[in-house]
Amino acid sequence: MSTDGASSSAPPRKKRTILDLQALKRKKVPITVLTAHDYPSARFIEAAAAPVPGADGAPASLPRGIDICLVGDSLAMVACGYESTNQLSLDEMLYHCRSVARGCTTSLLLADLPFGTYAASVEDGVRAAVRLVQEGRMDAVKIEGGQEVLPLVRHLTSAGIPVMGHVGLTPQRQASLSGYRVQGKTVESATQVYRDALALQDAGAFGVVIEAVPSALAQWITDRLAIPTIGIGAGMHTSGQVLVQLDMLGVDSDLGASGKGPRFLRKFGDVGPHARDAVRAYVDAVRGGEFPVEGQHTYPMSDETFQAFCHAMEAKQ
Ligand SMILES: Nc1nc(=O)c2c([nH]1)NC[C@@H]1CN(c3ccc(C(=O)N[C@@H](CCC(=O)O)C(=O)O)cc3)CN21
Ligand SMILES: CC(C)C(=O)C(=O)O
Ligand SMILES: [Mg+2]
Repeated sequence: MSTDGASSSAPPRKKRTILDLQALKRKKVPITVLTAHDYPSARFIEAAAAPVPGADGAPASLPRGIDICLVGDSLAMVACGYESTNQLSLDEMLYHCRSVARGCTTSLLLADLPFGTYAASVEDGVRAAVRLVQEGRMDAVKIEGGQEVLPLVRHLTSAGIPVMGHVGLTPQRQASLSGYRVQGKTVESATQVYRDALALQDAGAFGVVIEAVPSALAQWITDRLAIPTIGIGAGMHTSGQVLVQLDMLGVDSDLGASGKGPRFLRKFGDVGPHARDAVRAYVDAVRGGEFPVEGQHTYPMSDETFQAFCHAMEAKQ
């Protein structure tokens, strides 16, 4: 088995750069962002960068697959079962980052700075970001917030750590925002979202996630920013889109009893029901004596060797 994350014959694929993202925005080619939280989910992303046999796929001039692989702090909820993203520690985040980095080599690797790692001081934020790069093997970090995170964004960008902003619905502030609520619905709130995005650009951010705002606002902001905007629940006129991988696979990990999730979610797969069916089928097969099957799932031993083994055991008794 190859361990380099690609099949042994294929040449290594070129890693996506910030320059590539800027070119995509300029050409109005939507930027694709998807989360990963472990090795298999990273490998699913890496697989999307491979040419599709038999299909001509994307034009050769365009990079294939997922442009940015986000190790989002939503993994706290979807992969760890925490109540909110705010319970995730930096050490836990680092563990997930390292697993993702082993599986995904073509996409730009981006990680959320976890809640509480940058609130007390700029120094704390810089230290946390450096750990995500050095120990977590990330290329860039994402930071939720506006005005209040600008000093940190300036520090990191001048230190050579690329920063993606995150405005609109910022889940780390869900308590202050009284829940996961759409932002930018009033003149004041819309103005705030725009000012935050613009200020992040001025502070050096290479892009900004805009979450759960009316699409007209997201488009208005996208048209006025030079850097790419990545929307989630922000309509089709942002420079790109992001979803949580387990959501779009249809795993329903933290979506509650209804399993429906936020309005902006589209399920591109039905993995949850398939996985649950498979577990039940396994139970039935074991209980019903249908698994494992002799000769198919078993290792052979010659009769001669087995007889010799039995004699050896008898001799010892
Ligand atoms: N599985 C998962 N997917 C996510 O996208 C996600 C998480 N978890 N956890 C962290 C945050 C929380 N997010 C959320 C969670 C809920 C809504 C939601 O229910 N929104 C309502 C709008 C409520 C309103 O303002 O009226 C909706 O109906 O879409 C939105 C974003 C996005 N992030
Ligand atoms: C949904 C994206 C933008 C995110 O921040 C996360 O997955 O944590
Ligand atoms: Mg996040």
